[in-house]
Amino acid sequence: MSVTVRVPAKVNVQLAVGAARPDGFHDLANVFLAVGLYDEVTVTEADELRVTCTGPDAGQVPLDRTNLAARAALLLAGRHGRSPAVHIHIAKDIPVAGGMAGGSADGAGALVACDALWGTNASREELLDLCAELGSDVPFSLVGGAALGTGRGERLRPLEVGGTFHWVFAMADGGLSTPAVFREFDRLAEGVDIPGPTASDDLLAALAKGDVHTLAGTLSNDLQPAALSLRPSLADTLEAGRAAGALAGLVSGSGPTTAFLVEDAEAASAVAKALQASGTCRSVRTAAGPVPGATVI
Ligand SMILES: C[C@](O)(CO)[C@H](O)COP(=O)(O)OP(=O)(O)OC[C@H]1O[C@@H](n2ccc(N)nc2=O)[C@H](O)[C@@H]1O
Ligand SMILES: Nc1ncnc2c1ncn2[C@@H]1O[C@H](COP(=O)(O)OP(=O)(O)OP(=O)(O)O)[C@@H](O)[C@H]1O
Repeated sequence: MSVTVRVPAKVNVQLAVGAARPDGFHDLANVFLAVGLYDEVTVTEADELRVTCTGPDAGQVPLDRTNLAARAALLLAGRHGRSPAVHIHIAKDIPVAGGMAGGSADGAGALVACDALWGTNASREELLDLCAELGSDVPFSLVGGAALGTGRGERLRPLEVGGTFHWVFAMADGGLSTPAVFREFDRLAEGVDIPGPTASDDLLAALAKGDVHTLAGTLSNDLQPAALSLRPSLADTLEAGRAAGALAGLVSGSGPTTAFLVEDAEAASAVAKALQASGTCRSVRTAAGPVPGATVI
């Protein structure tokens, strides 16, 4: 028997970052939007735990027990005193190390898939707790839609969204390590008084109304200066997207993927084409959100 779960990527429409906490994490006001780029995680009973992966970036995905999907299976099995012997196959379409929570998606997907395969019947609350243990972005991959994440991003409040937002994503060569980007944020913030992170009321109202123009004016990412500092060429991609007619552009999460908000699906195709032709990125994808979180298919 097999179970397949489809899990979306995310874009951070606002990422407000506070000062480093004693545990090394940062308090966030993290406004997540799930977008229609998906990984599919399939779990099948097997003699031992193993992971396989296919897709354009598959070569960059670890297949050992550090894979977030394997960690999810081990965590759930450990909690329920059962064997984690399962074959996890990841059909990966979310860019790896791109700031779009691809690994987190696989963690949430494996958790939901193993729960269904094993009949462990974990409550939603237990699944959310296990997700938070796996990583700050993982609970959002489970719930999808749009949500405000506080704490280190794992405490979620669902947000109302009054429409569909269209995006173009420009993938860069190579990834950026999330801890390295937070470290660069700390370095740039040295001697600066960092206020507690808060979500923008204007941005939340724009999401609720489905007002793309107001949303474009309120997008923000406090990690963007750090990502640009580590990867200055991202400024060229941002400029190319704006010149191509995007309403706004920003670094997605910890980068190096850049995300461009556009008026509609037609504008998305035009901006994608111009970005691809600009030579400032490796590849380009379009996607819209919000979409549901981890779903058994
Ligand atoms: C940049 C974002 O993707 C925005 O959604 C997330 O904040 C990162 O979430 P994630 O990849 O699930 O991160 P985790 O696996 O929890 O943490 C990886 C590392 O990122 C840094 N980290 C992460 C989240 C957070 N609130 N503060 C941090 O400083 C820490 O160095 C941590 O060791
Ligand atoms: N299932 C997985 N898929 C991709 N990467 C994984 C996975 N499990 C572990 N990793 C490791 O995590 C690193 C970050 O990959 P991931 O694609 O999750 O980054 P990201 O999209 O930048 O994450 P986030 O947006 O949550 O910060 C990879 O370089 C890889 O070593």
